[in-house]
Amino acid sequence: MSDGTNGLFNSGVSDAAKRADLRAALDSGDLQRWPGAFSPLVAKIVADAGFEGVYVSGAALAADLGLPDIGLTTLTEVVTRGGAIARATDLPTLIDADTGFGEPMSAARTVASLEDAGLAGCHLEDQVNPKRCGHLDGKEVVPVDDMLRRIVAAVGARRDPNFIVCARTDARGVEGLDAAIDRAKAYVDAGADLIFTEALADEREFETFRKAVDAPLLANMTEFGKSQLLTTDQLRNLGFNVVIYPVTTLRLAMGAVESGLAAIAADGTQEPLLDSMQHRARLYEFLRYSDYNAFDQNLFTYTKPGK
Ligand SMILES: C[C@](O)(C(=O)O)[C@H](CC(=O)O)C(=O)O
Ligand SMILES: [Mg+2]
Repeated sequence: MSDGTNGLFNSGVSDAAKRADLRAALDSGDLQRWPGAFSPLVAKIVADAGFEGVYVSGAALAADLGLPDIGLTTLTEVVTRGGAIARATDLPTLIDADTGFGEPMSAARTVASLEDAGLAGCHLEDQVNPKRCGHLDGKEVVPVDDMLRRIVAAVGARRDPNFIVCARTDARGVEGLDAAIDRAKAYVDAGADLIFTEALADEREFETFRKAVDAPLLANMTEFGKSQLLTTDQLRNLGFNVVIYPVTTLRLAMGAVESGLAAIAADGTQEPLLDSMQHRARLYEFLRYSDYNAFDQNLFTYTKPGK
């Protein structure tokens, strides 16, 4: 955590610098690990734990509002929450923009809005509207040309060339692996900076995809889905550029909330749970409470120069 008042209210690193960092990281060939942050506070914990970036999951954002991940959230909700999460750390943040919130022109507006909100990039998927979680059956994809228009519109709308437009293909579960690879190649030709390989089955499929597509690739290590959970070592060896753990922090936290509340309801006290809770002191460290106090103190004791 940084000292002083720099970055106290928002990140001390400019949006442009974060995006330049992200572009360089994708070019580096090193695996970038981006856990999903369902709140600005979680993003601060992600940064403190030493990860390279933050991911904002559409599924987690919807779940946090008490909604399923079926395209109900609005651009305004996603931009507002995504911006608050992006501002909470010095790391680049990539956000899930689903199908772009409408036709290609809306996808363009989505990119412009996310860029203004301080995001370093977003992903757009080739599903039809209304979309589904990529790990459920029954999803559908749009024709390739429709997705190409989405990508071209998105790429054309960014003003910072380092804003990452990531194209996600959901075709593996609908049309098969070869079709997903063909789509990925076409999306790269249309200007996508990064390809999100959704719902590949196992290590062999990740390897086949890697060998076929000459562009940075993202692996989605979401739990209880269709993909084998690969380790960071496996993904590094395969040559993947990014791994996301999109809903992991939400699942961890909600598991603890559910069992903790059940214990309090049964036992009438939270005393045995104290050791598993984030301590008040640790929370205040993440929030930089003492830096706010110092700032306040300095303001209070401020006197006009020369007095
Ligand atoms: C990555 C994803 O798009 C998300 O919204 O986080 C989801 C994750 C999930 O539902 O587990 C997806 O893979 O569709
Ligand atoms: Mg999603």
